[in-house]
Amino acid sequence: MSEVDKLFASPVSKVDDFRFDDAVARVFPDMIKRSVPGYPTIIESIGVIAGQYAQPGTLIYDLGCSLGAATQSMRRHLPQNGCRIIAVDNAEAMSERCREYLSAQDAMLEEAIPAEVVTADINTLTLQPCSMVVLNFTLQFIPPHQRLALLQRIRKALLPGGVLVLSEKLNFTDSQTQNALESLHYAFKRANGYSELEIAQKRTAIENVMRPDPLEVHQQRLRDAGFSHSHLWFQCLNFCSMIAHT
Ligand SMILES: C[S@@+](CC[C@H](N)C(=O)[O-])C[C@H]1O[C@@H](n2cnc3c(N)ncnc32)[C@H](O)[C@@H]1O
Ligand SMILES: O=C(O)C(=O)C[C@]1(C(=O)O)C=C[C@@H](O)C=C1
Repeated sequence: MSEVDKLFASPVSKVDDFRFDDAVARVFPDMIKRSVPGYPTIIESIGVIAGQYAQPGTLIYDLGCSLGAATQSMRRHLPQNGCRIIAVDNAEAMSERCREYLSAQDAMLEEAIPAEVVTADINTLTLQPCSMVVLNFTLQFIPPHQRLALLQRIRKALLPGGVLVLSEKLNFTDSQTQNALESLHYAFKRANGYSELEIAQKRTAIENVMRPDPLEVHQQRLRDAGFSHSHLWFQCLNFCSMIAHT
């Protein structure tokens, strides 16, 4: 169903800001796998984490679900235990395709837990009580001044024992670390077949819309939002994933 990402392969006089539109939705599985080191491991592990932390009979949110890769992983790993997933994305190009992917999965899994796709802005959506929330490379696209309020609303919706899985690209305050990991990330993209032009144009496209934070900023913000404890469970180059506990 997914095409090869050639979106930045031809030179353009002015690179537009990155948007989750139809062109991106069409190539997204290929794009994210070739751009985010460790993405397949993170996706598979989110299913394992759900197996450990999703409480029977409760709701799970996948916020900024794109095509629902994390939702699909949780459905592969969770038994029929009364859990239900709500996958949310405000980009219609994504949420529409996500519904198609999940219907295809319905046909393949005999006893998949129910999953519903909602087209909505996660900054304004009312969150119901839930035992697990996934923000897999979504918070970095939320304007920085709205991030704490979103995490506070997630924290309030989580039941006792609930967890947030937060995956993000990282910035580093130490310039040596920043330069070393950024340059390895570009080497990762090159190894996955992206040209220097594609890497440069994508970099320009995302610089105004995707603003990564340092790990310490995430950890402090999670504390400020009321999470009692958070820890890294995965890092590959400048990409990581954390679990935050209620
Ligand atoms: C990098 S993608 C997430 C990848 C996806 N979670 C996965 O695991 O494959 C970021 C997604 O967040 C969505 N997004 C960004 N801001 C949003 C908002 N305010 N409300 C809902 N979705 C949002 C985008 O439309 C995009 O699909
Ligand atoms: O940092 C980059 O260069 C990326 O391409 C990363 C990233 C992401 O982390 O979401 C950016 C946009 C696309 O959604 C896929 C990957």
